[in-house]
Amino acid sequence: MPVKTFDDLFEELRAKAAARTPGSGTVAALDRGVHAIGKKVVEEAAEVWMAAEHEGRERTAEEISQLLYQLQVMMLATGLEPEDVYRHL
Ligand SMILES: N=c1c2ncn([C@@H]3O[C@H](COP(=O)(O)OP(=O)(O)OP(=O)(O)O)[C@@H](O)[C@H]3O)c2ncn1[C@@H]1O[C@H](COP(=O)(O)O)[C@@H](O)[C@H]1O
Repeated sequence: MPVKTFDDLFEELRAKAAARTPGSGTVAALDRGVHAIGKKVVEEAAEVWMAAEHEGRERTAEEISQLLYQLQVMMLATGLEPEDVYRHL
């Protein structure tokens, strides 16, 4: 199975948000709004930190993937495209 990249995931989430796909956690998160999404971003960031200190490489990779997901939800909630972010890298 090919790996999903950051851009692949963003396109998947954008499409689900536009279609308001039933059962999508992303649609539900967007409906909860920026405040709730922000809390998830902070929670996942803390889990990355804890995993990196105490839980090893694989758990750290998993937590980083969840943080990237939450950041993408925040991008969708605020109308940001990947290019808007990349131009600051
Ligand atoms: N990569 C992710 C992803 N990473 C994290 N999460 C969500 O982020 C939450 C946080 O993970 P935790 O393990 O901390 O969750 P938890 O504390 O057990 O659960 P919560 O009570 O916090 O929800 C999870 O509940 C997931 O809902 C993700 N949800 C979806 N995706 C991908 O996004 C795509 C679209 O998903 P849907 O919109 O749900 O169809 C799919 O390809 C998914 O693989």
